[in-house]
Amino acid sequence: MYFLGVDGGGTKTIAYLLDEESNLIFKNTSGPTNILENGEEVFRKNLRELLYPVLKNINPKDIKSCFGLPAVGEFREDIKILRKIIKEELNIEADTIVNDVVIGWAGGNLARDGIHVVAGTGTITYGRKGNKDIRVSGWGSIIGDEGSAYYIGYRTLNEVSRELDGRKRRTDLTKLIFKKLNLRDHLDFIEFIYDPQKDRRSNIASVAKITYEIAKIGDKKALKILKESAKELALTVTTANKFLKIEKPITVTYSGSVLEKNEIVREEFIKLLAKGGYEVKPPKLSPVLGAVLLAFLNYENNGQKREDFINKLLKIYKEEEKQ
Ligand SMILES: Nc1ncnc2c1ncn2[C@@H]1O[C@H](COP(=O)(O)OP(=O)(O)OP(=O)(O)O)[C@@H](O)[C@H]1O
Repeated sequence: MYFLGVDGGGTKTIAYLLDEESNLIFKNTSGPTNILENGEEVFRKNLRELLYPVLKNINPKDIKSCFGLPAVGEFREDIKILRKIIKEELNIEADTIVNDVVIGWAGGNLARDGIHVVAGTGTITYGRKGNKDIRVSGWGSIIGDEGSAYYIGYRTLNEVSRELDGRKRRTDLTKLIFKKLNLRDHLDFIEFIYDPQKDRRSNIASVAKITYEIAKIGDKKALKILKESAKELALTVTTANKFLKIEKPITVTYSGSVLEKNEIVREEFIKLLAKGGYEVKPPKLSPVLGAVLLAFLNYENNGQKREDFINKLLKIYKEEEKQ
């Protein structure tokens, strides 16, 4: 038996294939697979590029798979439609199809009860206790994604716009943002925001890195935005647990640059949650290995084999972290 894990995303898609002895025998990366954002043709093409070369040599019946894909849970008949496309393009039955936050959760704490927060360009939170599960936030940049890089970038640029037209007193924030973005005046500022050549969501989210740099040198407004981002992310966790009622200590894991690379947001997030008995920990496995784990658990969910398989996955992850 082979175990296939797929981690779909808005910018790239990763696949790992393991054999029954848990040897990693294939890994590959292709373009984005958000069927809602990228469309069906792109989705089909990137799936083919990702897996066709390896799957054509394996009997489809010997594969247990888990696909963690964006947009799952966000349109009607999602699983049915995605399963049909996977079958048409790859000639395999997709055993498990879940939103990509679920494989992040599975990797986070080895598919045990707990809550996982993804905070990158966008954000979404997922938690599970036994058979009960819940998603919080992740409504997209137009009306939500509070706490994400997009939110931090938006809040920063909004503050600058208020300083520019005089609704707020000018501070160093405007000066620093102008310097970092190489802007001369308000026309350059507008051009940066509405540039038709760029993807607006990621363009605005890219400012979050600058907000972080400015906060590190002590800018109060930038610091406030980051702390509010942490508060929004913490709220998704406590909201999830109002429903799940996981007993303390409640394990919370995370992925995405806003929590991985920004210690101001991360430390505030940890501090806010510690009061409620939440233990925030880095993930034990990457999301794609979380997908492989779910593919395996769907096939074999107890006994020594499970423990051995998990230990092998932990070893693969450790080795990859070193590289
Ligand atoms: N130190 C930082 N502080 C705040 N934001 C950051 C930091 N480093 C990177 N970012 C932001 O994180 C975003 C990228 O997030 P990530 O690396 O998790 O990838 P992603 O896959 O695009 O996100 P998503 O999972 O939402 O699709 C970029 O918008 C970037 O500006």
